[in-house]
Amino acid sequence: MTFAPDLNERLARARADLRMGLPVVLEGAQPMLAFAAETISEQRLAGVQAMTPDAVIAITDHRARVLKAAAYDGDLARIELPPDARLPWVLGVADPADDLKTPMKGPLIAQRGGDAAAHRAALHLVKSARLLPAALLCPSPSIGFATQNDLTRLPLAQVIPALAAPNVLAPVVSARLPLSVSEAGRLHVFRPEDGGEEHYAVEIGRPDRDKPVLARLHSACFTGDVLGSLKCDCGPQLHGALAQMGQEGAGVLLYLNQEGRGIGLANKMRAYSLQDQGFDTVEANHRLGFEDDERDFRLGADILARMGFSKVRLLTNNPAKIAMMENCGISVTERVPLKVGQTPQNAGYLATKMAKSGHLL
Ligand SMILES: Nc1nc2c(ncn2[C@@H]2O[C@H](COP(=O)(O)OP(=O)(O)OP(=O)(O)O)[C@@H](O)[C@H]2O)c(=O)[nH]1
Ligand SMILES: [Zn+2]
Repeated sequence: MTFAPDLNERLARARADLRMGLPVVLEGAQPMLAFAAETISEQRLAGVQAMTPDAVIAITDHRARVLKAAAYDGDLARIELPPDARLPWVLGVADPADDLKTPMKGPLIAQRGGDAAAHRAALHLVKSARLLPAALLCPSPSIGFATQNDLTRLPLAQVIPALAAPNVLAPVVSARLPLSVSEAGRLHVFRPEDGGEEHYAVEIGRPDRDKPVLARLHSACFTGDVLGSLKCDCGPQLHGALAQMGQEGAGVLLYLNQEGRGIGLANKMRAYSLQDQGFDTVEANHRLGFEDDERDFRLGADILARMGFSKVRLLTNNPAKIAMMENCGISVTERVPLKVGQTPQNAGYLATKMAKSGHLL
């Protein structure tokens, strides 16, 4: 029996380290230190520059396009860190907040050739820590550096496959929860093995497992669900779906903690700030360096299967959700449209959903 952390446990530690500004060590042919660009401190940045002239910032192809840097590696670009660069320069590469106000002093020099595997793994890691997708990397100065500095070590080749693997969920507890839409409510809590956020299922009534169940896969939206934001339709969709389940006497609503289509609340607020500069939802995500949608719907299919459901009548306007459910072995026998909560403030958001994300209305 070993008490040492396994790969998933190391990844959970790595996410916490990166959020605090600590580097992790990616162990490949050449061990590399990787920091999140968003959280590295002035002192540690100076330490990197004193140690090596070979530091780079890895950014995604989406962010590279905005900064007019060449993404020679296809999905990412490795930008050389100038020797005199200070923290605001690093943050300016990572964060689009001031792109329009202070266009970058370029040109940014992108590295070509060589191996980008550590850079790619670092980007996957910072994204999974819900940080801006930008990482500062440099070669680790010596063998034993990780141990001497008490840093989390990760086997490079296994990082991306482990992050891409389906997240194993375990049911933790379920209890009766009478709701205004139905007194026969029950809340189930599921905990992922990777140390990430828990997800919930609200079961209304006692749906027959042999028949298609009225189901909604709802992604967390703190601003819409809790605060009543007018910028999206999430709150009315959440309450509309529960109300319909209450009326029919049966249903299941999954509340997936994938805030901001999987980019986290801080990044969603960065996107909102860009939207106030005139960019739409998708453009804002790209300027930040994210894909349009970073959610993993396998979670939803897994929870449904664990609860004994294999067929759903899915409340959604998003055809991608239907395709994803079918791919994960949940049969969608009917799409139940969910058209609620239009406001003058979210008209643009809904129009972008239809034009760019294929939403039906
Ligand atoms: N990144 C980003 N996320 C947003 C924005 N507005 C809302 N969201 C998030 O988008 C998600 C909305 O998810 P859903 O309600 O499942 O919406 P959907 O994929 O459009 O599909 P249906 O509602 O089922 O039709 C939530 O996680 C919100 O936090 C935005 O402008 N940018
Ligand atoms: Zn919302």
